[in-house]
Amino acid sequence: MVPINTVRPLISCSSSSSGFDTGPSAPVPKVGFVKLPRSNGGNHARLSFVQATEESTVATTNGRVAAVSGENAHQMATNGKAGNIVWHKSSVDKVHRQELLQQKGCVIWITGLSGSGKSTLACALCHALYSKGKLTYILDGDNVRHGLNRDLTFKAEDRAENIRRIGEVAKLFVDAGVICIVSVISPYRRDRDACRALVPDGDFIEVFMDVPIEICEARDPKGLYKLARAGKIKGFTGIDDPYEPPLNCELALPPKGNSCASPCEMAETVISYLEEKGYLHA
Ligand SMILES: Nc1ncnc2c1ncn2[C@@H]1O[C@H](COP(=O)(O)OS(=O)(=O)O)[C@@H](OP(=O)(O)O)[C@H]1O
Ligand SMILES: Nc1ncnc2c1ncn2[C@@H]1O[C@H](COP(=O)(O)OP(=O)(O)O)[C@@H](O)[C@H]1O
Repeated sequence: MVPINTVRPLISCSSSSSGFDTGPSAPVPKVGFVKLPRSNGGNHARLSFVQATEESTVATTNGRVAAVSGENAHQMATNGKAGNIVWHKSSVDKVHRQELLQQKGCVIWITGLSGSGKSTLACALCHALYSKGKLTYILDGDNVRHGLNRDLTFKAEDRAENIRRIGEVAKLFVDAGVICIVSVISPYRRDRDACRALVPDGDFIEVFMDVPIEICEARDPKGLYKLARAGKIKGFTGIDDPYEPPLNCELALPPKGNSCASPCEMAETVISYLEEKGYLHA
């Protein structure tokens, strides 16, 4: 048993069935890392360096899935236009990363109108989880549209592509063992459901900011509702573009009377859910 932070595994990943590389001059037994019991009181995950029992799975696709099983089957099945793509498997996988982080990867998908408090909740949640030693990453609509999605408008098909890309990135974070907090309007149910389908059951936690448009419009921190009402922005969600509220979300956060719970209280509600479902432990 070796602590991962002091002995680095000499691994080169392989897409073939040849197992793992143990370094330049080593004899090349098939070796890998298995079972990661928690170290006593420490933060370091521990790896057991053993003979590999499982080899990489190979499949050619040509648009079809061939002889793949388990999680990889899911990943191969989402392969797009390119054919002959082989899933490249690493000996350090999601289970190892989760053990390292002492948490489980998941997506907290915060949906709601502009001004409903998505970004505020995302930040409060990120902060509260950070205080508990949990690793999160926020994918905020406004921010992602500055880079990855800078080519997209607010037409329905561009919103769908925006959400699809964000869903794919979130899926990578889940595989990394990270708690990925997504704060995007994501107005279409179908697009949100498609993102839900990308990750294992239970790992997509949809949080609905159930705030009436009157409250959002009264807040209007960016002045966008005012511009939309004046006809200076066309296709603004909730004004002249649709928003489809979730039908079966994990959490809905409505206002109590005329006021909303504080961002910290909302964050605690989400954290209680994560705790109850076991996401804050490996
Ligand atoms: N036409 C239109 N409709 C809605 N929102 C608009 C529009 N134009 C610009 N904005 C600003 O873009 C932010 C929403 O981006 P998203 O990527 O979350 O939108 S979407 O999920 O693709 O619908 C949104 O940010 P939030 O206010 O944080 O929701 C707005 O500031
Ligand atoms: N729980 C809350 N109670 C009161 N005001 C809030 C709350 N959450 C957010 N706000 C305020 O509402 C405005 C919009 O919040 P924001 O997080 O930017 O919404 P969104 O990301 O959905 O557009 C901001 O001015 C913010 O300070």
